[in-house]
Amino acid sequence: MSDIACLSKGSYVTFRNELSGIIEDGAWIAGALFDLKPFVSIEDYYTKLCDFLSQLSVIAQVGIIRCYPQLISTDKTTLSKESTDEHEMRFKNISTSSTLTIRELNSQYIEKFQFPFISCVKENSVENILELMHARIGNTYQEEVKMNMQQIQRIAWYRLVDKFKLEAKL
Ligand SMILES: NC(=O)N[C@H]1NC(=O)NC1=O
Repeated sequence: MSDIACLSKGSYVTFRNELSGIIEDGAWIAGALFDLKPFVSIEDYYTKLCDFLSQLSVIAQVGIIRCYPQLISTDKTTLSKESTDEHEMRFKNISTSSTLTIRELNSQYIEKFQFPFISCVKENSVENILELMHARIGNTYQEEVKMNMQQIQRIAWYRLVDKFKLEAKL
């Protein structure tokens, strides 16, 4: 496994392919970040990725948010390799009643915002996720774009850590 500093010295295609899963459907994001080389560490890549994401227009951010699968979706075809692992880790022992409540809250949330509710499942228990869903559904559109983008950044951090086998510190 190459580290980020090595990837940074290699070809565009390898770089984009290796980092395309850090953000869902994120090959274009990795491709854009290639121009911000060199990356000396994962923290360096993460900081530049977060800056890049926060500078995007709201419409582009919403486009990214819509690439994420719903939590405990009945449609498994929407799950990438990364999100499949995350879902399995968090939801393998979930009760039927929590599953049904999360699915019902997902529907209400999507109806209101027209994009999925996102929470970094590596940082949130099922109980937390339920609380967050109840609370966040009352937020405004702008607040939820912001919340989802923050969660996407957290998810990206854990994906980088998993990929490059670091300890999660940030
Ligand atoms: N909807 C949503 O939060 N999806 C995700 N969360 C996470 O940690 N991985 C995902 O794919």
